[in-house]
Amino acid sequence: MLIAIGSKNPAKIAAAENAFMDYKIDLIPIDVPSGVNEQPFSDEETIKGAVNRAQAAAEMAGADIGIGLEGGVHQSDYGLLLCNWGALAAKGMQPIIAGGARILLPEEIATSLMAGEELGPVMDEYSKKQNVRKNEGAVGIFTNEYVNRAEMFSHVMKLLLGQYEYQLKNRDRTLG
Ligand SMILES: O=P(O)(O)OP(=O)(O)OP(=O)(O)OC[C@H]1O[C@@H](n2cnc3c(O)ncnc32)[C@H](O)[C@@H]1O
Repeated sequence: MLIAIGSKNPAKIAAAENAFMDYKIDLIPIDVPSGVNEQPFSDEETIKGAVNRAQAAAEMAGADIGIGLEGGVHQSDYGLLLCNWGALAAKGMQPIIAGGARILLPEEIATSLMAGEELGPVMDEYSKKQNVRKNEGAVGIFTNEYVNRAEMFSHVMKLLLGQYEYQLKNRDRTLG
């Protein structure tokens, strides 16, 4: 089975590889536009980015399944939440979506984002590290690495793959 993932980010690729461990697959990482702002600012925008990436990757690679994983932030009454969404696009199915664990971002990070900066560079500056987004991620930094970005996306991938398998098995099922 040919699977295309719409990103070359190693944390995202590792999560997809991990989820499809028991499958015989060829996984092609491919850079595609997310079709949303570089820094998505709501669940809706982040979901849209994930779905766009999944569909574009499947189409460009002529794959059976396209995967899109997208990071963003979402405003809440308590402050700015880190949010991550995934989408799986397969022929003849509506896009399947799943969300990842979320945490509140510290106020100084939120302030930088509200001023128009992007989380990737802000995290590198804050942690004095390089490419946090490709490694432990903001979730890794702020949870003392109990949960890193690849692990968080692995959970999203399991939610996607599980729903995909369920829908395949129950294709002919009707209510009543
Ligand atoms: O290479 P791609 O797949 O584009 O991966 P990305 O990390 O750059 O892009 P995302 O679309 O997942 O995230 C949107 C923005 O938010 C940043 N971001 C999201 N989650 C992050 C995290 O956990 N740690 C650091 N930056 C993050 C990211 O760097 C982007 O600037």
